[in-house]
Amino acid sequence: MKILLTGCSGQVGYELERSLQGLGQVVAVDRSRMDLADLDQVRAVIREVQPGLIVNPAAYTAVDKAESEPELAFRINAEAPGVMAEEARKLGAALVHYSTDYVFPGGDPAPRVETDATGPINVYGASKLAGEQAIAASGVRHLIFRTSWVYGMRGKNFLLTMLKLARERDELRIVADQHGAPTWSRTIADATALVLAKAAAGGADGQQPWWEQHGGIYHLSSQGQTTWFEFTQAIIEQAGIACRLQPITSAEYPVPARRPHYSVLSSQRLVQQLVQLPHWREALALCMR
Ligand SMILES: NC(=O)C1=CN([C@@H]2O[C@H](COP(=O)(O)OP(=O)(O)OC[C@H]3O[C@@H](n4cnc5c(N)ncnc54)[C@H](OP(=O)(O)O)[C@@H]3O)[C@@H](O)[C@H]2O)C=CC1
Ligand SMILES: Cc1cn([C@H]2C[C@H](O)[C@@H](COP(=O)(O)OP(=O)(O)O[C@H]3O[C@@H](C)C(=O)[C@@H](O)[C@H]3O)O2)c(=O)[nH]c1=O
Repeated sequence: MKILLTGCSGQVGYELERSLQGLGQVVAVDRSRMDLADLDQVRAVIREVQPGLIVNPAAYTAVDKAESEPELAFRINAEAPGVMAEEARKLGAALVHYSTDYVFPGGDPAPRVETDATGPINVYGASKLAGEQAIAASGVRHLIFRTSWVYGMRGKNFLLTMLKLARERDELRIVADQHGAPTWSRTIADATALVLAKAAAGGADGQQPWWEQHGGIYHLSSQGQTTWFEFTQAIIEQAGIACRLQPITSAEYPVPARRPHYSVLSSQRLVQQLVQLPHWREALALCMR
């Protein structure tokens, strides 16, 4: 099977290029080959590659910047996945896509399940929700993995930002009133590959029964929950850096985009049906090792 992988220079895309190898011929494209802001180019590349599966971790992920570039964020996060879905359906291909805990408003402090009401409070979250909806409306066979607080040892992420700042400064002020689950990019890629291996094994003739049974939205986050403050404590402790940390409120850290106060995802549907997921502390230790 030919797999078209987008965003291969991103955190999750980089890991997916490795994790997907056993499943077929991976055609990995970055922005230079397929710019998601150019919908004609997205269409043309899919028609040229003729994949049996599209895996789309590419996204507009600059949460604060999205507030002043809503049109671009929606083109990349909503319209482009919609085009991918439409093209995949025409080819009889399946689509794997990624979304975010920021589709939830984050008021009620209970882990969110897939069927809970969404209600994004920033442009990025709204654009990602619109992407989910475009895919579902297309009728393509699909999996949408909502994940959260992604980090890894490459790319732009909270872990690397904190390691850098903690080495440069004596004290860091970190918000302690936002709750979520940090998730290693490799956990997401490996879980995706395991699920797709099950999909490939699941259908005698081309997986239709498997996708009918298992397709749709899954939450895919590390187990457990924490705050950005506590996550930073764990990071600098693992790294052996001596830096004072001061817990602050979101109001004390003014930024353009509002963030949910509570966006912990319950991944029980995925864990019960398809694949195990580590606790965030366990994954962080492995990643930093
Ligand atoms: N990062 C996080 O904390 C979270 C991410 N997610 C979701 O998970 C998925 C993967 O995220 P992650 O790997 O962390 O994101 P990254 O920001 O690390 O990577 C995003 C990728 O998308 C590419 N990209 C951005 N704009 C375009 C464009 N116009 N055309 C083509 N490619 C483009 C980037 O390319 P380039 O390098 O050229 O910019 C990069 O390769 C996304 O769907 C994201 O919304 C969900 C929850 C948390
Ligand atoms: C750098 C820094 C940030 N913060 C705060 C700001 C913010 O509230 C919180 C998180 O910071 P960031 O801006 O790095 O994280 P943010 O961009 O909000 O991360 C989100 O990205 C998107 C793509 C997602 O989908 C989400 O799941 C989530 O991972 O930490 C501090 O309190 N102190 C600091 O020194």
